[in-house]
Amino acid sequence: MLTVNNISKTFNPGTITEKIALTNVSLELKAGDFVTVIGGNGAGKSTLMNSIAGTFPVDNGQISIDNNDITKWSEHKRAKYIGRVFQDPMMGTAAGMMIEENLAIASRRGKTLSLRWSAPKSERNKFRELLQSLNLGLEDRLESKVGLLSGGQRQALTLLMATMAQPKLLLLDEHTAALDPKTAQQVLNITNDIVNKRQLTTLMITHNMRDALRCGNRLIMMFNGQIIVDVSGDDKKNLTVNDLLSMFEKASGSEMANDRMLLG
Ligand SMILES: Nc1ncnc2c1ncn2[C@@H]1O[C@H](COP(=O)(O)OP(=O)(O)OP(=O)(O)O)[C@@H](O)[C@H]1O
Repeated sequence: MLTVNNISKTFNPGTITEKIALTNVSLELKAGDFVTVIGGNGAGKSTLMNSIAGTFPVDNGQISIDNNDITKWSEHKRAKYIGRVFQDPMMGTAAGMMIEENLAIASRRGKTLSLRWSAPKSERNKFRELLQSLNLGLEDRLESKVGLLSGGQRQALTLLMATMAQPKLLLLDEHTAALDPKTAQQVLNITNDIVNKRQLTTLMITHNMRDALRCGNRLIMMFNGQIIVDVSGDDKKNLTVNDLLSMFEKASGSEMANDRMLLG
């Protein structure tokens, strides 16, 4: 499904701020894989995700989705295949627009709505049904402005919007990190529900090791711009946080020094 073949990325090459962020990273995802990504600060997690989404070009290597080489595609073109949710609940939705307008835009994949747009009844019913599945009471607030929603409600809505048109790949970049612990768990449960029900191929960065263990069928750990651990299936199911810590120490030759991860 997704093939990342030997990609590297160095920021500001040849300057004093040069930073090697990814070194020859390869990764193959099968359709329906739900992969959690963990690693310390600056390990290269977001750079890997940004490279796949096309936020910037990679220095070498190829990226393909369903055997289409997308390495040279713009971010905009890749968005047809990729749904994405960021850490910031303010991104991904339009605050000044109503819930139903946001959903209508998502269901049309970015095409603009006419000024006098209003949702046909059938579409409204579909939106109501979708919102009901979140279990946050949003189905009765179709005409509320999104800016009035809580961070958790907004992330759940963003998730719904990012997955509405059945993307080939879903990228979640610490999408629960800015939420309080209870809301974060609620949004994570919704994530699990949507991904599992719809069999979405998903990459999810998290700093919370327990969440990384609880979600998905596969886990990768990054360090110094490389993937140092890759576990799946029963091997992943049986892992504990302590196992992860010792795997990190063994593979990286250093101790885990990321408070956010340890405390998560
Ligand atoms: N746009 C950029 N310009 C310059 N350096 C960058 C840029 N983006 C990332 N980096 C650097 O590349 C390295 C990898 O960063 P990246 O954001 O991928 O790490 P991460 O694993 O997501 O870390 P964190 O958990 O702290 O978000 C870091 O040293 C970072 O400072």
